[in-house]
Amino acid sequence: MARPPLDQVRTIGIISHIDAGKTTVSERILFYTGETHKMGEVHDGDAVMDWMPQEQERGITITSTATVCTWRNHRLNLVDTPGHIDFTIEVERSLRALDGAVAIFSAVEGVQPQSESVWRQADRYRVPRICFINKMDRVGADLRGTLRQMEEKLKARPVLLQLPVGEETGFRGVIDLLAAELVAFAEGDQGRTVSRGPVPADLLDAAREARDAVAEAAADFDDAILADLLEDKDISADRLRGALRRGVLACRIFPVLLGSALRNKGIQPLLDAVVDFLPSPLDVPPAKGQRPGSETVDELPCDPRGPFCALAFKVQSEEGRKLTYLRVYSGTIKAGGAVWNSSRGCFEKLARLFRMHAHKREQIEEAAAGDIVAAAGLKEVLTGDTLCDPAHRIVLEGLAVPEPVVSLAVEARGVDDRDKLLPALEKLQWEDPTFRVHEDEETGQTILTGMGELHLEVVVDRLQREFGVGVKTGRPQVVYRETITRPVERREVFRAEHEGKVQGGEVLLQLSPLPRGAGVRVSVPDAAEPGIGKELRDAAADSIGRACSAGSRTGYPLTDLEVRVAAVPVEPGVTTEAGVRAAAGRGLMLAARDAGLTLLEPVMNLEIVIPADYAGKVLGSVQQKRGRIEGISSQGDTETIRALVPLAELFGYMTELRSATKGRGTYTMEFSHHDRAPAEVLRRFGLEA
Ligand SMILES: Nc1nc2c(ncn2[C@@H]2O[C@H](COP(=O)(O)OP(=O)(O)OP(=O)(O)O)[C@@H](O)[C@H]2O)c(=O)[nH]1
Repeated sequence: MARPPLDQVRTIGIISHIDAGKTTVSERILFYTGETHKMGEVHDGDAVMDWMPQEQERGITITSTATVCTWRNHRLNLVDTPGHIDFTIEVERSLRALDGAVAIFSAVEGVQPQSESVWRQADRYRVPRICFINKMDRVGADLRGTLRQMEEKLKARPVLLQLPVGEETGFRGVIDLLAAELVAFAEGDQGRTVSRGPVPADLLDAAREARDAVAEAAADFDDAILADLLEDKDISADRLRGALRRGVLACRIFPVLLGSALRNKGIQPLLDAVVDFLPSPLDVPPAKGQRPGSETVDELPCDPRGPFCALAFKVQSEEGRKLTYLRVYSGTIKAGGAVWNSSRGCFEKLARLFRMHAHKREQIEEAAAGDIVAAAGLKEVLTGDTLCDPAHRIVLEGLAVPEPVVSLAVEARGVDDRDKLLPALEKLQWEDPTFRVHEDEETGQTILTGMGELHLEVVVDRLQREFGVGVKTGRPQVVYRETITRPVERREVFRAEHEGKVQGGEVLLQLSPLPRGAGVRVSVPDAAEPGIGKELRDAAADSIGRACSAGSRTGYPLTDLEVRVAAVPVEPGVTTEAGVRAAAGRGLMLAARDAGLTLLEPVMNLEIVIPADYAGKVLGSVQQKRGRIEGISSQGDTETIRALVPLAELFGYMTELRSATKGRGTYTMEFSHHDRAPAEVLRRFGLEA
């Protein structure tokens, strides 16, 4: 397929709560656009987008896969994103690469906790969205309730573009309010045939009223429409679409479409809406980046003739090599071309370029601004890196990577496994910046850290399946943080004799506590010591940064403190960079111990949805877990409990909740903040309680 003009490109993702139907919708999109010839069903475990074996078994989407398809002469780059909070970085990096999104809600469950948090992420990146209310065929489908929840929970303004025809299992089609037509989907040919006809007489009034509401929303973005409305004039569908599109691009309104992906209803109008309302690469603000070593922020308009610049939004390991998904923001690059990796500071080669289909790839000769492509041949690249023209070096704004909160010790099963373990873990880290590996200095164990139990479970599963590495695992543990509770000052002198010569360094450190969530701030004032070079200052700051990551006493990283290097006295002939490093690192460790060292534990935002009968029991158990109830709301016979609960109390909670509610309760959790760890944890680490 020749490259379409940029205004005919849509790069979109599908976001939703787990099980709302994202995979089923994606499958139908690929089918109706002619990308696949067989419809996959999630419940058969053969969906095309969910290609990883464990995804097929679990029936959930773990990694995002980019695929391309065509609708009404527009190229749709479709990026599948996961719905589980443990894979939030996948959502984050996908949103970073996207121009627009389709948010799917289940008409039965409405706006679920996960949809809320993904919605907020999309708000943060200002991603224009249209909404698809799926599962309209299910008993209990509640369109009005879902719309109300969008307003209340998401603080969004939905604009309903369709009315349902038939209810629940009788759901047959929709009224297209803009065109004022009935849209029906054939039962016989997997919904391929869509027919349009007049609105049935019994729905005429409702359709007219609903169309007026659409026109009123459009009028907010078009004064001429407003004037015509006041004069009661008819407004064409095209004019309404144009005005609504402006509202969508400004993230002020969210058109809502209806359907049942499983029953093959509503997908083609959804594709029309993607083309009609979601932005092309020309409609979104230019990418922003910084020139290395300068504070200036450059803007890169989407222009194939501009300097080359792309974001590596996903690095995937494939048979031991890297396959890198790129969003090209500016310029054009040919396969075989060299680029500058400005995040790593090295040249890289884009040996081969591919346009990715769900499970086949098409080799292409070049990639240009607005494209989503995959590249082979990059060696140093990691997720989130910027690749650019060496003559126009720039670093794009990075991804917000959350700190890991759970750790798991792993040990190779056999001798063979031992040799393969670390290389396999390294490859898994290319893909996932929220997954980290380190060695416990005391026990020599390999420790994995990540965003939740399921996150690490999937990593261990992949180690075994994809890399053939058998491992034994310990129990998941909370990743604590060290922090200080009072200010302290410490002078640290380091001396060592090397080949008969005394060398060393000296620093004066001032530590003070910072508020929760502030992180570590290291300052080395210029005036610390007149005449000390940049090298010594950088050495001190770098060494303090490392010492904070290593922790002072428990091995957990230090956080929420300010470290001021008040002086770096220089003794000519003695002071060396290595000496200053040693003094700063050791000084920091010892100073923190004198500063009322304590531990913080991660506290999670927990949202539990249960049948009302079980509310008392579940509330009681949350309180026993040192949980703080933040709110309870009920809808029908379902209760939603929101609480703040320390992560340490939540291991295995899935099993507990299921057995307490006869399998009917569900929950999601997300990191909220760090708080003081309880006395018994402090005592366990030999700290003052
Ligand atoms: N009745 C009905 N069931 C549906 C519909 N769409 C999807 N389902 C079913 O709902 C379940 C979840 O669908 P998925 O497509 O896997 O949902 P998902 O959002 O991709 O889930 P994750 O990949 O786990 O995030 C599957 O069993 C589907 O068959 C629908 O329109 N109606």
